[in-house]
Amino acid sequence: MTDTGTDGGTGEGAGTGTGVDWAALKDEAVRAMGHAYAPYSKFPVGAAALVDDGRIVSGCNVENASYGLGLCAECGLVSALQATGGGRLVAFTCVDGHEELLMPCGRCRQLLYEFGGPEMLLETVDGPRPMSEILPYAFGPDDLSRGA
Ligand SMILES: O=c1ccn([C@H]2C[C@H](O)[C@@H](CO)O2)c(=O)[nH]1
Repeated sequence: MTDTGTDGGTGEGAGTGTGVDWAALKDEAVRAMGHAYAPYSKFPVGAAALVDDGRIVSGCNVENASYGLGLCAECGLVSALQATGGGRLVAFTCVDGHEELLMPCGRCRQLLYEFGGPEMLLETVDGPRPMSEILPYAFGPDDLSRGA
């Protein structure tokens, strides 16, 4: 069932019942987006995620004069995750320059899957959805251990 209820003062907003403060995550994604370096696409992106120890990590896109070398916001986020102690991603959101929800590109879905697995919740226009729905039939670390 899609959960679009109000937060009843809990600060959870849409997605109540997930135990995630989605509004706080969005605030952090918007803050990060404000630091984006996107002079070529003019498409700033900010991403933020809740880690299983309660901290929030974020990232922004960083482009390059050699266009193909640009880094998505999610790249910065997973780098920040590792650089600040690691852990598992529990919930994720991403915004564009209009502060509207943005779905991660294909490559970034794979990046997020590495650190959040199939259960990580990702905010969509239809509410929070598990990564298993966003990257179905995913390739991941388990496949490597099976093949080794
Ligand atoms: O999930 C995404 C999709 C796009 N971008 C960035 C890459 C590029 O800098 C700009 C336009 O594609 O948006 C991200 O940061 N994350």
